[in-house]
Amino acid sequence: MAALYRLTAGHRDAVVLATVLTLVGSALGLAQPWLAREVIDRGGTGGPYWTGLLLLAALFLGEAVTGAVGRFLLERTGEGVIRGLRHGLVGRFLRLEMREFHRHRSGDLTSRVTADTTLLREVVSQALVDLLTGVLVAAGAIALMGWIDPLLLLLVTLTVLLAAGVVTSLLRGIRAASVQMQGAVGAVAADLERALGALPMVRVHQAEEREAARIGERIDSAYRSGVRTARLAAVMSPAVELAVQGSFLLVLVIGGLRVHSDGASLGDLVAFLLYASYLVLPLSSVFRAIGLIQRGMGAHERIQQALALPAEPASPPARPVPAVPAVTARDAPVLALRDVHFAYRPGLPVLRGVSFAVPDHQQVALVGPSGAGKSTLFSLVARFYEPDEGTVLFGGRPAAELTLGECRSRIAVVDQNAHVVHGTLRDNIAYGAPGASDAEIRRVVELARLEEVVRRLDGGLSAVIGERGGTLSGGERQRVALARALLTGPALLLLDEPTSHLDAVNEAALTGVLKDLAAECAVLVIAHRLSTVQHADRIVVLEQGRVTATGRHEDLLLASPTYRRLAAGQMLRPAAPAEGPRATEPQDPSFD
Ligand SMILES: Nc1ncnc2c1ncn2[C@@H]1O[C@H](COP(=O)(O)OP(=O)(O)OP(=O)(O)O)[C@@H](O)[C@H]1O
Repeated sequence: MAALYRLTAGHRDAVVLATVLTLVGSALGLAQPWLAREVIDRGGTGGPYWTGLLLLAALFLGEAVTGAVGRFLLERTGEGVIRGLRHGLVGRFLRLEMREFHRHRSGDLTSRVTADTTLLREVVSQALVDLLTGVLVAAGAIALMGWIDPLLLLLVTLTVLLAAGVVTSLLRGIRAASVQMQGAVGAVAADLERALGALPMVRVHQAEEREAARIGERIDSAYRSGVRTARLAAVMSPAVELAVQGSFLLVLVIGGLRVHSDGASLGDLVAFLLYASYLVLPLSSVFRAIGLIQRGMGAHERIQQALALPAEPASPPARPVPAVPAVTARDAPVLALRDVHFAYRPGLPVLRGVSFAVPDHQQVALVGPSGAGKSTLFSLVARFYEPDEGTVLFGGRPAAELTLGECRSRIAVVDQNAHVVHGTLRDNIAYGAPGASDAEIRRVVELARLEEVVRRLDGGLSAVIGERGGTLSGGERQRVALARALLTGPALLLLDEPTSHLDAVNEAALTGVLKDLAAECAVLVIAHRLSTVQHADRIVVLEQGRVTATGRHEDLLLASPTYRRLAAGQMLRPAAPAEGPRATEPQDPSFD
């Protein structure tokens, strides 16, 4: 109940107004049997009853109108509460700390915004209405019944208490089953996303059956929890109905006997019976609402858990910043790392004291064996994570002194995934700068050697690119991501070169782009191609989280055995021959 109350924060005016309207409506409803009794008793004694009848009609109409408005207000409140929760969840998920993001499955998070809030909406808009109106009407009916006949009321109360006992004993089970069901629904969403996200892999490995069985298990688990909830709810409903019908019968029999033997008023009995019937609906709706609330609380728990997940602060708490030698802004490199240490998990260091700098408008290539920590370095520069020790400096200023926004507006990232979202080519390019002019877009299209792609696509820049960029080749997607990065005018571009072989056209395009980039910004590139390292102003060799050598290609060939090994072909590969795409290595974008 307290949770339900907290949920309505910000909507209390509407709730109060709706409650008042419901109260008025209920009062109008409760007055009807009273008036009916008057009409019957007057009619019985031959008195005038037409005014009473007209009043009865007016009460009926009044109840209908106030009831409708009150219900609408409560339903709107329900929608408003859910809208607030959804905004909160979406805002939280998009700002989740990276560690937290990797810990959760996105399908499960999605289901909290969709399935869980939908269930909770029913609770707020339906259960809240039912509970409020039910309690008020039932309380009024009970009070009036007590006034008419306390003995009969006692009998009714006893049977209702019995039903209440049964209901309470079932509530905990219903809640637990509901938490389980919502969890299973979340798992269905997560597993389905896993399978659809890698559909080409699933198909090639003929794993459709296996994936379907895996998701099927989750569906069955949701089914079992749903059936368990239904079973408990099924026990609950007849218990309530029996109690209500039983009390009705008791009133009818005992009241009827008393009309016969003690000469009690027939009007009293009719009014009492009407009140008893007024008790039936609200009481069963109160019990139903309580059951629904228990189910909704399962969803509520999952939503609250999600809302409490740690998110990135807009400006991280100030950490003690190690003294940094003063550098004038003009001399300061775009990016510098000073003795950076980092571990994803305590005790398993990934970076162990990395230091190097990327001067303005220079290209620095990062090379090293797989697992050396190159991508991790990118994540630290993008401030997805904060270093455990050491400092990242942007333009000579420690990152900890800057907000995340300030740091990120200086950089652009093109990673291996080269994310492309569903939408037009223009939307994809202008993703980081939605207000960019046509001229600016044309400039980066040229820079990223995308003119040919724009010409080829039906509709040019307005062509719709399928989900995950399905209609573009891997190399083309990489260049779309490059154009997007360049459009934001970064001081530093972080580029993770494709590890897979590009066809000759894409390979040449990438080399060309890299040459032109020097005029645009500084570049830190995770290099996988010999041509990139040959043209780099400086190469940093990273091994097991440490920088083991830095210099130019020719120097490192002499000075660094690791680099020699990398350059000898184990890690760095020569450019594709210029004569055309390789026949033996078809480029299927869906396999990247
Ligand atoms: N999110 C993560 N959580 C825990 N460990 C991680 C995470 N990401 C990477 N690692 C680990 O950190 C180490 C460095 O990984 P990283 O991806 O930075 O290497 P890399 O040099 O980029 O490798 P590659 O060239 O193969 O991409 C690896 O041992 C990896 O298993």
